[in-house]
Amino acid sequence: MLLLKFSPNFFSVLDILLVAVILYQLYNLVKGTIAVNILIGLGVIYLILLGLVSLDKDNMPMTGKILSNLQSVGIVAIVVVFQQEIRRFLLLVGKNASLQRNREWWMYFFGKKKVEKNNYARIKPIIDACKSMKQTRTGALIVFVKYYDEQFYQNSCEVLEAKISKRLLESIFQKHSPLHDGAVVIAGNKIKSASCILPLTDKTDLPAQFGLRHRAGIGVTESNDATAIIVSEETGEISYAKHGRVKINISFAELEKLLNKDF
Ligand SMILES: Nc1ncnc2c1ncn2[C@@H]1O[C@H](COP(=O)(O)OP(=O)(O)OP(=O)(O)O)[C@@H](O)[C@H]1O
Repeated sequence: MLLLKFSPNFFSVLDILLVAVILYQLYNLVKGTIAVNILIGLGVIYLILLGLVSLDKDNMPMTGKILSNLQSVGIVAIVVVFQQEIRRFLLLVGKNASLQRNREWWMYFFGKKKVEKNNYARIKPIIDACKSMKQTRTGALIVFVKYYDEQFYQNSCEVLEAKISKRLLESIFQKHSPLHDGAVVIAGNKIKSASCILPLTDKTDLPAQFGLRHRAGIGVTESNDATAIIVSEETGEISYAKHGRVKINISFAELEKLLNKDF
């Protein structure tokens, strides 16, 4: 019946497309996380209550009351339970609408040549340090942020504000260094801080060998506009995390490409 009445026009198609994009992005955000189970749980409870109430509206006043109360506090509860996912979603929207991104579009449309970022000098010490730490099986976690949120990082970190150098990175992550536990955070041309405790991802579909270092590396890219290099102490493998996804065992050529793009 509903389909018969439906007469598509530009706005209805746009409406459907927007809903599809939003649902797809939400699905991407919660995919593989514990949030999926919470969502399913909420959905099941809601459907059961809805079913009971619609079966016998008059004789089940208590269930009806629970359902109406659930609806009124539902939004607040959802915001509290899914605050990490909402934060990630807003970050994603903000990032896509950011000035930098728009500037690139303007440059593209107006035919200005995009100046090729030559980051190599900046990236080289980091890649060299990773090469050396891979060889010596030194565990490391290096996080790159576009915006250094002092409150977020400084609570748990040791502030450094130091020039990026291979030897400094190696010294920080050396097993006997007092700063080796935790992550190094880099923003712009500076190593901002070391020994940072980061939020862990709650993803349930990660490889079994991933422990806290990998979980922290992925976690920080979920809740912040950040990317992370993880050097495994066990295997020496280099992994790269971005938007809560991780590429495992990447080559140094690939690492250079990724850093050149993201850093
Ligand atoms: N919340 C955290 N934030 C930043 N670093 C952390 C955090 N939790 C643990 N780490 C780091 O991870 C190290 C422990 O790594 P663990 O062996 O559990 O990780 P892993 O993912 O298995 O990596 P590896 O392959 O290097 O063993 C700690 O010594 C510490 O340096």
